[in-house]
Amino acid sequence: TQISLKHGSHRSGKRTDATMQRWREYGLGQFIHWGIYSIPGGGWDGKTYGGAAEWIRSWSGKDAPNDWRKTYDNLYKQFNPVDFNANKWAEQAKNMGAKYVIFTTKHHDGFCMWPSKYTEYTIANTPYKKDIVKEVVDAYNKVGIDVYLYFSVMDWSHQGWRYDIKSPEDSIAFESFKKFTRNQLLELLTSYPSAKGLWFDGTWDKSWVKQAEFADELETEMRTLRPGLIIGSRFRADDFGKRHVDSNGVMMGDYEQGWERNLPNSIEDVHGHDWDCVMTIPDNQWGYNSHWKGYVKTPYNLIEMLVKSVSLSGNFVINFGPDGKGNIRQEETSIAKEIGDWMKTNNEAIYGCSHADMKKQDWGYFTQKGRKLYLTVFNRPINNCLNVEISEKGVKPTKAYFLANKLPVAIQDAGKNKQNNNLYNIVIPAKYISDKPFVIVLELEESQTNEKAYQ
Ligand SMILES: C[C@@H]1N[C@@H](c2cn(-c3ccccc3)nn2)[C@H](O)[C@@H]1O
Repeated sequence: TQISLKHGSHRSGKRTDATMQRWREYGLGQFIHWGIYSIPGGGWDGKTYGGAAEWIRSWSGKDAPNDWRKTYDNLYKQFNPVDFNANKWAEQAKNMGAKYVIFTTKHHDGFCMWPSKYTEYTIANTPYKKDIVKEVVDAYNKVGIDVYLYFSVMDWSHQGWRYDIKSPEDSIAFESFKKFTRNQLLELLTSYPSAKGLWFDGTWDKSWVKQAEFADELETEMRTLRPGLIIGSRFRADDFGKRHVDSNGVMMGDYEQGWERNLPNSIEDVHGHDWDCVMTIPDNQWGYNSHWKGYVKTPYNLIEMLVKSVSLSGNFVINFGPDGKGNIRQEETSIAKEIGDWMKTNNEAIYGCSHADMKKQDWGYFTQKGRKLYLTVFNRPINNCLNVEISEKGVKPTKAYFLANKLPVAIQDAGKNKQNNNLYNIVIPAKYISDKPFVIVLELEESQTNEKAYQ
């Protein structure tokens, strides 16, 4: 039975408008975490902070430098990224094949990368002075990449921020915080009208979770101000504090935002929702960290996650963390280049593609667009046969070829299995050598024969 909700989800099922369809077809995105946390880059005075670099303001205890909080809160006075060139970033993202970018306008520390009228803690009061959000929006739009604005509701710099509302004082303080938050969001939408959506973060604390009505009305106000605006499942909680999906299990917002540094494993995990996965290159660093500890993902780790995401009807967003001077680090630059080279050859298997109702095979992933199946091979079988099992009656493959050079590939009929599904081997020529994942296109036709005739 349905629970009656005033502030639950206001729509079930996928959005069907053209703006959301464009979002659905992106495939690959870029996240950029850039702020004054990029200046310390994960350490200070020769000491290193153990957490995520963009959380370094919360560094405390004996490991933290003396007066760390005061030092951090004054860092903006030295923020002068002389090497910053938004056009260079946009060019690199274009070459990587990103179709959208999510940019941190304000992270949890509350520092605003745009000259907000509602606080002094902004880029306007740094030696740099200029509106970085505008520079990024203009540069990325100029190369045809859509811009989404990351905004952290949690704001450690604001006097009115509370983790929970436990007293009348908390309520009064939080009311001022809510007004401030609404003002900043309307300011962002008004100042950067080409932004296609907002990527909310910092919305898990009880204080915000208790604001079901306020957040619901604010979301409606933003959508009215900017028709088509895309807002994910993280922005608000329902009447009973449920987040991402409401108390009736219906997703809040336009797409699932829960896939942070994590991927669904099957189409069932996706629950028919639009979704994107946001992924760090090192284990768990979003802002610039001068020394990445632990494993750093290779371009092909990331390409496999990208293809897996699209094979499960999602988008994959790779995070970049420029340093305090505005440089994108060498490791990220070479990853962007390698991914871009792969995308130049294989992006037809990504853009506008989605899940194919095919049995998952060990050799890699299916993506589909219309009657074309794209088989991206990560694990080439020793026998060079890509198993394909088609359960959809009356459908058969008629053509197979390498996406890269259109050279034909043989299709062997491998009979039927016990489930009466049709089996095929797509045979990779033994002489074909590739040290990189490759794509085979399989064209499907409704077969003339009527399957029923054989039953
Ligand atoms: C998109 C990413 N979300 C931010 C984050 C993640 N978390 C977090 C907090 C507690 C548990 C797990 C994750 N807190 N903030 C990260 O700082 C980055 O901005």
